[in-house]
Amino acid sequence: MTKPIQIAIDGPAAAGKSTIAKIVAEKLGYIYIDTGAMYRAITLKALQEGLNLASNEEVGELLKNTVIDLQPSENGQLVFLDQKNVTEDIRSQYVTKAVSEIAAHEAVREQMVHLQQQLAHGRGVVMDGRDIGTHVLPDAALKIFMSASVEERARRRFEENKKRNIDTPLEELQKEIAERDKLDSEREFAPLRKAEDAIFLDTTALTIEEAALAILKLTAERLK
Ligand SMILES: Nc1ncnc2c1ncn2[C@@H]1O[C@H](COP(=O)(O)OP(=O)(O)O)[C@@H](O)[C@H]1O
Ligand SMILES: Nc1ccn([C@@H]2O[C@H](COP(=O)(O)OP(=O)(O)O)[C@@H](O)[C@H]2O)c(=O)n1
Repeated sequence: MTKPIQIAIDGPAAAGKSTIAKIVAEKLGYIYIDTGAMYRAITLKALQEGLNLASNEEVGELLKNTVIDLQPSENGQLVFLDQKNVTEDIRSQYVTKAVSEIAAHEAVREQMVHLQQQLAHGRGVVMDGRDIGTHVLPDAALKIFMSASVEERARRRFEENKKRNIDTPLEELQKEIAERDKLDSEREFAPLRKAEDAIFLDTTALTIEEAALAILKLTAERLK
C-alpha cells in the first residue's frame, strides 16, 4: 500500500475548505481535522467565562486548562469542549465575531499548533485552516490555498446559515467575512497566507464535486 500523505488546505472564510476536506478525507480513508473548530471552541469558553479577550496571558492560561476533542461522525465532525458537545454552539455569530481576536494571540497559536501536529503525526490526514501549509504541516505533500470571491463566499455562508436557522442578512455576512479575512491576514503570528509551494484553487465557479475532484487528482499524482 502507498504511504499515506498529509494534505493541507488553507484559505479565507467560507471558501469551501471544510466541505471539500471532509469529502477528500473520506475518499482516501484519512482523518480530517478542522482546526477552525478548535479556535472556535476556545473562543466559546473565553466568552462564557467572561475573559478579557484582548489578553494573550488570560486566554493562553485558559487553553492550558481546556480539553478540545474532535470526533468523526456521519456528518463530518463533532466538537467537544471539556467533554461537552459544542458542535452547533461554535458556529453562532457570537463566536464567529470574536474568534479572530482570540486566534491572533501567540499563546493560543503555540498550543494549538502543537496539538494539531500531535493529532496529525504519522497519519494520512487532511487538515484545513489558515496556517496549515505555512506553520502546522510545513512538509505536507500537498498544499492547497482555496479561495472564492467574497460575494460568493458570503452567499454560500448565507445559504448554510438558513439551514441552521441563523438569519444574519447577506450584507452583514459579507462585511463580517471581509473583516475576519483582514484580521486573519494582517495578524502578527502565523497570518493567513498562501504557502510558496501551495496550489491556488479558486472555487468561485466550481461545484463541490468539481473542487473535491481537483484535489483528489492532485493527491493521486503525489501518491504515484
Ligand atoms: N464549490 C462550492 N460550490 C458551492 N457551495 C459550496 C462549495 N464549496 C462549499 N460550499 C458551501 O459553502 C459553505 C461554506 O463552506 P465551508 O466548507 O464551510 O467553507 P470553509 O471551511 O472554507 O469556511 C457550505 O455550506 C458549503 O456547503
Ligand atoms: N488554522 C487556523 C484555523 C482557524 N483560525 C481562526 O479561526 C477562525 C474560524 O475558522 P473557521 O475555519 O472555522 O472559519 P470559517 O471559514 O468556517 O468561517 C478564523 O477566522 C481564524 O481567525 C486560525 O487562526 N488558524
